[in-house]
Amino acid sequence: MRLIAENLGGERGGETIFSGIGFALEKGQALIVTGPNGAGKSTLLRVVAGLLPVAAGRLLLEGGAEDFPSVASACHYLGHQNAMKTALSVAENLRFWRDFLGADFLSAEEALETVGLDGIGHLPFGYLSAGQRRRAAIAKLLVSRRPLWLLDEPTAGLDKASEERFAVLMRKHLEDGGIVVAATHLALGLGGAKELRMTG
Ligand SMILES: Nc1ncnc2c1ncn2[C@@H]1O[C@H](COP(=O)(O)OP(=O)(O)OP(=O)(O)O)[C@@H](O)[C@H]1O
Repeated sequence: MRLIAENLGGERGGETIFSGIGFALEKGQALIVTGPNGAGKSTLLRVVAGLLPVAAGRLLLEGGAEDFPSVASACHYLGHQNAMKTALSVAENLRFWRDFLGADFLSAEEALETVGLDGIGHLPFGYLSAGQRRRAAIAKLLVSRRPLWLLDEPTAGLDKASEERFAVLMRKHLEDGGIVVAATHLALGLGGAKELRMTG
């Protein structure tokens, strides 16, 4: 599997935010997207995730057509928002995502254990601390098997131990043939990752 962006452009509210972006990622490779506030990192991830249209150029996924007819169907998108309902329990949220995304992987309980949140699956999501919410959102990556992880500031608000645990999860995903595209201001502990610097 290969994710390719050719001369990609993205817009917000009719304004060009970036243009001429190109990269090619093989399975097992990570791309770290860096750049100042407003450079367009989140916009790029949202374009790759299919949440915003491709304004110019093209985006393609080679070698996964039977399982994934589009780039969007191959990806997990972890945005700034955690995409969880505050009134539902943590486990109910994860079960919703597991049903919605398909391609079952870990159970909600196993995913919570993996991010160190075992024992709190019954709590409403809204009761969790900011870092716990982020960890529950990370658990979402584990309930459904999707090869392309698009991560927007994934470690914002995480403590050191959680950051390290997440680095292990990302490395495992890459070893298993996954691809990671992460926008971040912080080091993610992914040696050998490619870097794309956006300047706005
Ligand atoms: N809905 C919108 N309509 C118009 N402009 C927008 C919209 N959303 C974002 N923008 C603009 O798009 C530009 C890129 O924003 P984006 O969130 O992609 O930057 P970023 O590199 O992720 O920044 P940060 O490091 O602060 O997260 C900014 O100038 C922002 O004001």
